[in-house]
Amino acid sequence: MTTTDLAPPREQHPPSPDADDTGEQSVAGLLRPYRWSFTAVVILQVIGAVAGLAPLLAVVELGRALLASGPIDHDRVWFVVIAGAAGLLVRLLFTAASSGIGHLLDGQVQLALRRHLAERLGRVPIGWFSRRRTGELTKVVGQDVSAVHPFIAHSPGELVSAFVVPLLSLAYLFTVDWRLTLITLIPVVLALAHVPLMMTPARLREERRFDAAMGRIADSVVEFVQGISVVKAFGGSGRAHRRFRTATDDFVDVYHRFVRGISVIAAGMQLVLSPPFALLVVLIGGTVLITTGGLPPADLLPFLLLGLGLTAPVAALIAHGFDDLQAARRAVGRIRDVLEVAPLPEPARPIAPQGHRVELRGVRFGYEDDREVLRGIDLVLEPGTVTAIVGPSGGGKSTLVRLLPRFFDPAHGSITLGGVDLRRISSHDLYRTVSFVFQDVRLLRASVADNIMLAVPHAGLDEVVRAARTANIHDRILELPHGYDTVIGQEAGLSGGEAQRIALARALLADTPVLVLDEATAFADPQTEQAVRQALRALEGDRTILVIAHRLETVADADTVVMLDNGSIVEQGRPADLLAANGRFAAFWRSREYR
Ligand SMILES: Nc1ncnc2c1ncn2[C@@H]1O[C@H](COP(=O)(O)OP(=O)(O)OP(=O)(O)O)[C@@H](O)[C@H]1O
Repeated sequence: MTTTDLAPPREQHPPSPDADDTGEQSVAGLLRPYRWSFTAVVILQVIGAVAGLAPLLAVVELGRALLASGPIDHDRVWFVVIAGAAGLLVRLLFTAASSGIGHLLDGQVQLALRRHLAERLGRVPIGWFSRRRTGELTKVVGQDVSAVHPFIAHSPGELVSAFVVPLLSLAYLFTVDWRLTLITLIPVVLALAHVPLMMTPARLREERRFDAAMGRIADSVVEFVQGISVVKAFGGSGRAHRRFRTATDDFVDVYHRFVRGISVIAAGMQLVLSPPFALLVVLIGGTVLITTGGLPPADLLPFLLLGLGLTAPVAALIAHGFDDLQAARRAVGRIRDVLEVAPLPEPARPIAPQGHRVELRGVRFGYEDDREVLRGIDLVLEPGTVTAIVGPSGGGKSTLVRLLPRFFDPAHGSITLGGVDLRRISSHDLYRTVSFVFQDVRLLRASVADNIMLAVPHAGLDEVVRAARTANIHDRILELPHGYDTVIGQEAGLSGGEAQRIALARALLADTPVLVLDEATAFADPQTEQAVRQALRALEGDRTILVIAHRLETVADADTVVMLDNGSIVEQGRPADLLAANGRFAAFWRSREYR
């Protein structure tokens, strides 16, 4: 990431003095403003569901009226028909209103969740991202937020149907005949008896294994696709395929076990909730009661009509509503994990740095608790000097320079800028003072000019051109289809070295008094090398410059060389003096045969 401008990285682990952490924003807290709308959705749904019983009851009453001995009571029949039709209309209106509001609410909730995720991602330490896969975060912000859709838009309807409608039906059926009501309940009771079997620890374990196996397949596919060029070039396709095959074979085993365990229970449940079974139970019970218990035959009608209404919503809820809810619950868990990442603490009372002398005192840092990457760094970067960091790979150079723009905060020790601890400087002041150009350059899908002007949006074109010239990229920009207006990634692609020079131009235009630079080896083309040298010369004056140096010229031009090995400074001084001393740096210099 090359940014003189990106959202300020904030940190989670430093015991920051005077920190003003805004604390976590839970998912429940995010949903609170929508509780009244959600209540309205449920109430409308309940009214709609209750009204929906009217047509069924109307049919029952019609049956009774038409089957009754004697002349037909026309007024009663008309009343029943109109009441049934009115109930149907109310049901349609209220469920439509509930569904409409539910879907609007769903849109608002998803937007709020995505905004909060974006806001939180903008405040977590930049270093936090290096440990996350892009795919993982895309899934949280995209699919996981979408997975709350059934929960907001459909669950109220399904839950109301599954509980309110059967309860009201039962209440009515009890008034008709309590014995047949109990018989009608047999399928529901049998289905509920299956539920504990689905929730045993073994079943839940199988479910977790199933999820994990799915995740492994997804990972192996993503890895395979992302690394396909390397795999093809180096002929490792067999190995890469094998990982995918192993994941799918594992999945087949896990799935078999999962299905074997659940299928008997699920089939039993489906059977007892199926309409034929429910009808059979009511018919057998009804027949027995009519023949021996004195139940009037017309009273069987409500049980046949409403009895099915008891089992169908429960079956629908079990068939997919439950799964949707479970999926939504897991998705909300992942969203919560991201929302709970502690942001870098901002000082409650920021102090402005006085000047731009940088001082590191006893700085210790590790990515993992048990492994220190920096083991007590003492270093002063004086204004007006260039300090070059050199050392073997893995020595901690990148880690050290990333502490200056607060990708992370040190676990121990302190870094001061202009006499003030970085953790007491507002991110606004920090990023007006420190800019950085690292190896993993990311350019935005915007015009070349906009990319260069990110930190200084009101810069004039002449200033942009001057920065681009110093960064040795101006001529290349003019060759692009629309010059400085060319949209990167859409109208033109740039090489790694070119992208780095754009990033350099961005940092030059930002013109901050402190610049941290990683002289990339990955894109070591002559123009980029020249650009870095040119930039360092152009930046002379009062600036404080820290550069990870890979090339002879950069090291030779530096005022101070710092040799970092295994997280410690092993030598430090003027380049010529260190060479003359013939110590660690001189040996390293010779072994690397700096170009
Ligand atoms: N994001 C990270 N998470 C965990 N460990 C990391 C991370 N980044 C670096 N490390 C580890 O920290 C140590 C120092 O890495 P660093 O990149 O700072 O070294 P370096 O001197 O810049 O190396 P190079 O010259 O190869 O870039 C290495 O052991 C590396 O594996």
